[in-house]
Amino acid sequence: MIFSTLDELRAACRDLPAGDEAAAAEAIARQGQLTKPPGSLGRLEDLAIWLARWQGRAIPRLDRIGIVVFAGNHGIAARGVSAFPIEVTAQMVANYAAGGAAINRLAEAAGAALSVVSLDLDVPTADFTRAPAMDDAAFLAAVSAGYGAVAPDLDLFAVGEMGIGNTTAAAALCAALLGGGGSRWVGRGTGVDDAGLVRKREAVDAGLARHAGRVADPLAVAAALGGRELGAMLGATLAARRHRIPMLLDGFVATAAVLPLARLAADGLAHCRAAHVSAEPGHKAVLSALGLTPLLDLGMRLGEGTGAATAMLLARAAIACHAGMATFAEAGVAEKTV
Ligand SMILES: O=C(O)c1ccc[n+]([C@@H]2O[C@H](COP(=O)([O-])O)[C@@H](O)[C@H]2O)c1
Ligand SMILES: Cc1cc2nc[nH]c2cc1C
Repeated sequence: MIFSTLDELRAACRDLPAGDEAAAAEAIARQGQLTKPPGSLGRLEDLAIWLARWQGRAIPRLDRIGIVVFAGNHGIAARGVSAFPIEVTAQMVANYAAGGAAINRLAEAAGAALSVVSLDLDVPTADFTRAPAMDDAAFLAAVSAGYGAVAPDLDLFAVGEMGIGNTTAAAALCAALLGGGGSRWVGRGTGVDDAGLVRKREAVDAGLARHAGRVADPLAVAAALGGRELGAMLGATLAARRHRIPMLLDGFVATAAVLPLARLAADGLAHCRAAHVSAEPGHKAVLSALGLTPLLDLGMRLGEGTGAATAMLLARAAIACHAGMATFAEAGVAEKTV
């Protein structure tokens, strides 16, 4: 889908299908019949039921898992807010193509097909302390690219990102949409030193001051403070919902990117589970604001979809049990008596 106006995108964000409650109810019933004390597989049970709800299958399958990594460059990087130079974005895209990045290995381990979409890497967004990062047209092009990158028949999906400077953009988005200044939302990202951390906080605060007039509109905020890869992740998350594909959210940047969807529709992220909580401190805060409990807490802070890919292994564990275990009746095991 190509979005040509913010209003068109806003309408799509509010026109969302519900999950399949009949399939979820059947999955819940099946969980109760499997040879284990009820609830004893903990959140693996919830994962199986959630997959059933969004796939519309009482016994979900994981035959087609997709991960799309979006890459974008940021004008704000020129303010010394990252530990790495902006060239690393394109260099890492080449590394993805060559198969040498963490996400290549983790996607393979998860049995997921990986694709990478570069978004105008030669044209960084504007420095948001001076101008909107993107005009509406550039933002909508990124959202539309993300929407179009999602295969409609996936069983499970995740997005990842690569973009030097994007933890500053993500912090600015969180600050604008959830409140608190730069100090609440900035962290060390790729590993900036204390002076870098101060520059990040100042950049976020300057961006908030410059674009204060837009905070009432989550999409205008995403255009002014976000980035192309964040816009694309928003579009892809919206597409997944409209195709009813369950989705795992990755780290701080990926979660910040979908805040506008949560702001526009109360249940906008109902098809999502938080794969992990990143070591970037803002991630914990944004997950808590969204009421999401992460599946994993491994101290990861890489981005590029790696947390989501790792949690896909848990989805496989959940379905291995849900689809493959015997019921009490099948195994001739006596059920709970009291
Ligand atoms: O998503 C996260 O939790 C996360 C936390 C720290 C760093 N990153 C990755 O690091 C890059 C951004 O870091 P920085 O310091 O350049 O803003 C970008 O490519 C992200 O994928 C990602
Ligand atoms: C090397 C490197 C790899 C990354 N992957 C995601 N963000 C990244 C940032 C850097 C610097």
